[in-house]
Amino acid sequence: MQKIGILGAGAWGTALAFTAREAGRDVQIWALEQDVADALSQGRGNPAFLPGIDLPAMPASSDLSDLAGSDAILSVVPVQHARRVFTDLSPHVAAGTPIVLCSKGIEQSSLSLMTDVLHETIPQAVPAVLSGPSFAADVARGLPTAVTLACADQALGDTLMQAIGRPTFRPYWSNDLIGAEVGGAVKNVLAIACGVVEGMKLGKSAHAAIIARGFAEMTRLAVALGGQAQTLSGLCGLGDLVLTCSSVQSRNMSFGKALGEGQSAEAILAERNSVTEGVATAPALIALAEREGVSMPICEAVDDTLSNRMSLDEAIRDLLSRPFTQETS
Ligand SMILES: NC(=O)c1ccc[n+]([C@@H]2O[C@H](COP(=O)([O-])OP(=O)(O)OC[C@H]3O[C@@H](n4cnc5c(N)ncnc54)[C@H](O)[C@@H]3O)[C@@H](O)[C@H]2O)c1
Ligand SMILES: O=P(O)(O)OC[C@H](O)CO
Repeated sequence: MQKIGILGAGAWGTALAFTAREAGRDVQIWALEQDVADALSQGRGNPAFLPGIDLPAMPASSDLSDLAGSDAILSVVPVQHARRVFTDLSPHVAAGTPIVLCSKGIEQSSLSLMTDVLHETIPQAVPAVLSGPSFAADVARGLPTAVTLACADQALGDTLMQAIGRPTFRPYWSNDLIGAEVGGAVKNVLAIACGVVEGMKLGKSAHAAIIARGFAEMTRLAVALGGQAQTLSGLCGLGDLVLTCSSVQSRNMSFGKALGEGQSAEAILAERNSVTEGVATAPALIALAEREGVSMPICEAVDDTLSNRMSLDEAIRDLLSRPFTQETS
């Protein structure tokens, strides 16, 4: 497995391209924006989405057909745009090509996870999921990182791990794609809640409570959808929840913090060219949880406030008024 296609050249696609290149692979990047492709291929890094990080020149274009012949493709397109890009990419994907889904979220229009979107648009691909605690800037600087790499077939998992892993980028194989996807999608919504706690100065105890009770919400949903609870205890669940809820380096956490400090969602998003996946995923997550009969009160509080059904104060009051119950329920 030598030629790795990278679908999407935001911060994460760029960092993954860099680490795959450092692992000895030939990378080919697809960028939506021609100026991003030009900068990457001319060795000027990615000033639009990953500013301040020097990178070697990497082949990049805005032509999806340049990904034809890839031995595997890492998909790093924001979730709400993935269906359209996959549809356009499909004619260039050979049967049996692994597509590793590296985006984190749930599609609003269908309540689908990315594996379902992939199956509907590029059915000839073999799905895999890469998820876990990993800030793009850390990976692009070569700092140590570990992630979950989920796919059904362990031999393919081994091949993918050998292809993109290196001492400072350490994939761990799992056969649980659903668990890996749910962990990545839900942690973004919970990070918004943790940001609100920080912005409103509700204290570190409340912060820890959100992480632990949020972890219970994430696990319940994953199990309801057919995932394994054990997967959520790993890098793609608890690991990513801890990272994303710990640092305003996270777009989701910093978004929540700004909300808690009194800014409007619209104003915060208007200042960003980067994606804050938890905002679009929150309503899809709650609709999915309702469909599955899964209780997710913290995520629901985030959705209620983002949808302007409740103020932050009302959502917090509701959470604190819930009946006392046993911890494992
Ligand atoms: N940045 C990270 O640290 C990180 C780490 C792990 C996972 N992720 C996940 O990777 C995914 C991509 O995030 P990112 O941080 O690389 O993006 P980013 O915020 O750096 O950049 C935004 C991306 O959105 C793309 N985009 C905007 N409009 C589009 C459209 N209409 N069609 C297709 N693409 C469009 C841009 O081309 C750009 O690549 C997200 O799901 C995110 O959760 C990010
Ligand atoms: O900046 P965020 O909130 O999108 O988080 C980035 C990664 O998902 C952290 O693992």
